Amino acid sequence: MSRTAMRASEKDFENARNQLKLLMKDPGNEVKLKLYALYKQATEGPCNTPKPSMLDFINKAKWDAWNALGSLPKETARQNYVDLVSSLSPSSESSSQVKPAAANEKQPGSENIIVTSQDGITKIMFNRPTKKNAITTSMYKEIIHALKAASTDNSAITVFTGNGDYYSSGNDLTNFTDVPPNSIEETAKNASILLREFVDAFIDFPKPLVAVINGPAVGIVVTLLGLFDVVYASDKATFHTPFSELGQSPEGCASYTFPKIMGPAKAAEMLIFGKKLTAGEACARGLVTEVFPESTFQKEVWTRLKAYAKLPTNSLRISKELIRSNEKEKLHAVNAEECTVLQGRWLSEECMNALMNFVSRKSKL
Ligand SMILES: CCCC/C=C/CC(=O)SCCNC(=O)CCNC(=O)[C@H](O)C(C)(C)COP(=O)(O)OP(=O)(O)OC[C@H]1O[C@@H](n2cnc3c(N)ncnc32)[C@H](O)[C@@H]1OP(=O)(O)O
Repeated sequence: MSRTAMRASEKDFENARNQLKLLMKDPGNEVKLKLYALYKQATEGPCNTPKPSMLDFINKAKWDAWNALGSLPKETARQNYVDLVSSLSPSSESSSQVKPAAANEKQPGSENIIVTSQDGITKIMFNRPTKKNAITTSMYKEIIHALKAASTDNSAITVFTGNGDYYSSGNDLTNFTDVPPNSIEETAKNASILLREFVDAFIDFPKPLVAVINGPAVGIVVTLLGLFDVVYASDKATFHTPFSELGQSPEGCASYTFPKIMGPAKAAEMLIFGKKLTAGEACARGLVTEVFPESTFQKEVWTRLKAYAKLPTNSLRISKELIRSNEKEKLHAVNAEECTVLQGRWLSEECMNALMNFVSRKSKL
């Protein structure tokens, strides 16, 4: 996709550098490394300096961060740098300015979520294919940010999809396993707060929300589908919510939306017993709008979405509002309740055992 708008100028870049010096709060090492990498990429282009030795920790971390940007164009790096600095400044938090959708505009902070805008469509793509697009804590935050931006950009519809063979394997289970023993309770509390904010962003999203399910979907990315307006799936997609196996419980408002969509018995089979559905089964249950053969999936779906995105934008919004608004209050209450229950589940022995199993399988213990 080619960038059509919102290109940061040299002046914006210079301003961002100055703004950074005025930051009151240390943004932390992870962000500082991203800023370093984007700055180098924007000013010098792709990393071509020799890799520092393993023992030169700081320079090695900086080199890794820069090198990870690959062949990202200088202009995109400059824009991402400006966006990242702006997201760190307190004044940007309260900004309600309408921002035009920009092609290839990436969310600040990582390449794990790629946001692009073209042809009236803002596309939010899970981009962690080697980990089956599992969602890390920072990715949840980036998605919240991306949804907020998409809600006021000039695109007509917003689409989620995945890069690689998976749509997404759901929550990154190491969000809970890489935690020191004395901060488990705090981690569970923070995760519950984050989850609530994350799901709220979907409940409140004002434009048509479409999922393009390119492969298997697990956990939270399945439950959220009840909050999407249209779901297109490749015939190689599957839908799996193994909450009981994980000692957990449903989220994403599925405890309310799934029984409404497919009836309580079919919902129970998925949400309580973790039955994995094929795309065809999910379509028969009303969770998926339409299934396409894998060979023509991308072409057919994007052609259709581009045509839909040409429809009058305000009309699209207003129709969505009419369909969804009566439910909003209920959905927020369900979300709050699910997050509270889940917080307790994360501290349960059943959940801890399930997470240990995942970790030991990974390390082949
Ligand atoms: C803070 C908000 C919390 C919201 C809570 C949400 C609840 C959920 O979303 S529950 C669902 C959680 N997801 C899972 O249980 C899936 C776990 N993963 C798997 O079962 C398998 O990895 C798979 C069936 C998705 C794929 O199996 P396959 O054999 O094809 O590939 P792998 O070799 O297992 O995976 C490749 C690579 O990716 C890592 N990975 C995959 N999924 C996850 C994940 N969800 N969390 C963390 N890591 C994941 C996997 O460990 C492999 O990594 P390595 O190459 O480093 O071993």
